[in-house]
Amino acid sequence: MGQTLTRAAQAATLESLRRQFFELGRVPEAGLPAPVMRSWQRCRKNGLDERDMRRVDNATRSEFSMARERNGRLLSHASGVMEHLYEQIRSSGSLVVLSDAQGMILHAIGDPGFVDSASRVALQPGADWSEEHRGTNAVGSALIERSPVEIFGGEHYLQRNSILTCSAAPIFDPCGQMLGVLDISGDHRAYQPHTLGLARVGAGLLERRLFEADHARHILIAFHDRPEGVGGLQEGLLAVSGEGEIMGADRLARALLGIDERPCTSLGGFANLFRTALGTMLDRAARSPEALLELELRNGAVVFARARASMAFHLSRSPLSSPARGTASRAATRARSAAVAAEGRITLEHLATGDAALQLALDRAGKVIGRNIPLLIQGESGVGKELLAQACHNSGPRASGPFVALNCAAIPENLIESELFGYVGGAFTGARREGAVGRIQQAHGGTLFLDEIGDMPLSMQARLLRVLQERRVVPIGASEAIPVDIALVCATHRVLSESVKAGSFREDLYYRVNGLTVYLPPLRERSDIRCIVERLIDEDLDGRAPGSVTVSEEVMHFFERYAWPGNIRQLQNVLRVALALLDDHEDVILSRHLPEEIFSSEAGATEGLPAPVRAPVAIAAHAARTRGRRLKDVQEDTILRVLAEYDGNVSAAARALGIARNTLYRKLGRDF
Ligand SMILES: Nc1ncnc2c1ncn2[C@@H]1O[C@H](COP(=O)(O)OP(=O)(O)OP(=O)(O)O)[C@@H](O)[C@H]1O
Repeated sequence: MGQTLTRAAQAATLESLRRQFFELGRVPEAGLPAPVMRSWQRCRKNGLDERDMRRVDNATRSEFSMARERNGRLLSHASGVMEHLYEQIRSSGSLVVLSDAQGMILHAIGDPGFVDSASRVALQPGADWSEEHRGTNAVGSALIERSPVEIFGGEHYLQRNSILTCSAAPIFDPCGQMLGVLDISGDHRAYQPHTLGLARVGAGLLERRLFEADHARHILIAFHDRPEGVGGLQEGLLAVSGEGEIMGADRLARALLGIDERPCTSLGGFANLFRTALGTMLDRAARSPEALLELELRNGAVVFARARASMAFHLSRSPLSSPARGTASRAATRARSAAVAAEGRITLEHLATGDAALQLALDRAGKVIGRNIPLLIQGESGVGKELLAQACHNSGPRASGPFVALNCAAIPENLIESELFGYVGGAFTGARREGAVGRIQQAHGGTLFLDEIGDMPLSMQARLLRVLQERRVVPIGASEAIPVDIALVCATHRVLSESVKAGSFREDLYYRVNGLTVYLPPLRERSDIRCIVERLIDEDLDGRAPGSVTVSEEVMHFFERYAWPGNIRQLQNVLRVALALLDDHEDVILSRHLPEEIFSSEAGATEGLPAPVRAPVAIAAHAARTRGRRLKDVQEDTILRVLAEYDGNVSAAARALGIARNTLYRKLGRDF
């Protein structure tokens, strides 16, 4: 209020200050904020006439669309922030404006009443609000001053702009490079003292969003030198790779750590800045995700930190890069588990463990969430189809609604109908008196997951099709249809298009359930087995600290080559057995902790698998026993053993070894 009065009083004195400056050529000693004074002097030096009424041409259509294209990333993150700011000032006769680093307005949203007056002074997309063209104004001056600026009424250099009050804050990248300006402009008579603060908060939010987007695949550590600063707008953000490299530090982090933002130097490893080891910090974060952790800097000072759960440590270890090894990457895996623990629900980010084919499936699935497009997940049994369905549900707008799963292959044919559609009391012999709500209805407002949809009886398919078309369900024995709002995710290990050809699956239903198909790769084809193993161990530790149990390199090597016919479910069981067999003092899983069957040819379960994936089964299981021997001997030994396993069947042995039958004959005849 006091500020408002000061501004109102200032409006009157501004007239006399302008007279001094523009008519008498004198620089007022007091009464004008320093940035305004500096700007007036710059404008005069540039020969700008304060009474200039000439039109400044807006950018042409193609110049404007090129500028928007150049600033696409800024624009895409800014629109949400601008909407948010606009919500705060709605009906105050104001406009929220985004300009690029040269002062061209890229986007503006505002109250229709003011948009009109604003366009009269060309405060509109495509207009250039650099100081050079429009004199003192918040956008142009913030660009030059490199700090938030408020320009009120007659402080605008050009008289015609004195109807405005504008508050602008620059947007920087972490290295201090100017990206643009966020500005809130309105009629000067409706001046609000908090507007500059809002613009400043908006610019800070936008910088943070850009940083988070750049580092969505890194571990984010939020910190501050005071405990209460963590979680607030002044916290600093560090992005750390799975290998412990600092990949980025936002402006606030650089300020807190006393690092000059320009020139933007690489920050090196986590250990360069902190005495506390990254692994130690992430271990603690995994144990208590909500707790504030103390991090000791190299200079002995302490900051308070939290590993950011929402980012879920989306490690994108390219399959071409070496598989993640070492403590830091392991720490990252643990940190991701901490993230899940904090959120309590599995999301798409949590499932990303670095395999390219899996990532493709996750990315594609992520794109249709919330868009009313049915998702069909294909993959062998145990690859995680249901988990993916749950992750999609948890990652979308229906997350607070129910997730209801039904395995169509697991229920007797005559019960599927009542399970799916429900029934009214007394609808059939044996029905409960009070009736039952079917799964479709239970999923109202959420997601219905139909597992093994390919095994649904044909008669049921017709009814399901009707529900999906009409979005209504009629319970057995009922006369009224009940509207249902569900997202549909289906899964199958079958190739449904083949089932359509074979006549066991309705073509029309196929197109209904198959809005988008994603394919989950079998475990043997995944490049991220190491990461999954670490995850599964940590999930099943039963009292031991995360990261305290590891797998020997030998066992890991075997895991990476084994065919895994039961996929992740089988790996999970193998690790559970191994953990159970570990003595209290043991913390490394060795081959002797693995269940016997995994080494036997049957448990290799190679039947039906293509030859190349079967080959490693025999060889890897054998590897432990062949170390240190001559290659020729090892080869001979392996071939003979595999032949014995297949009862002398050369074709089967060749398939298991992953070599052609002729090659095996040749080896049998010549090399031995
Ligand atoms: N990425 C993962 N991380 C940890 N556990 C996983 C992962 N994916 C799958 N699992 C576990 O593996 C097991 C099998 O997963 P899920 O039931 O989702 O597979 P599915 O493909 O639906 O199997 P089925 O076709 O046999 O129904 C579950 O216990 C699940 O928790």
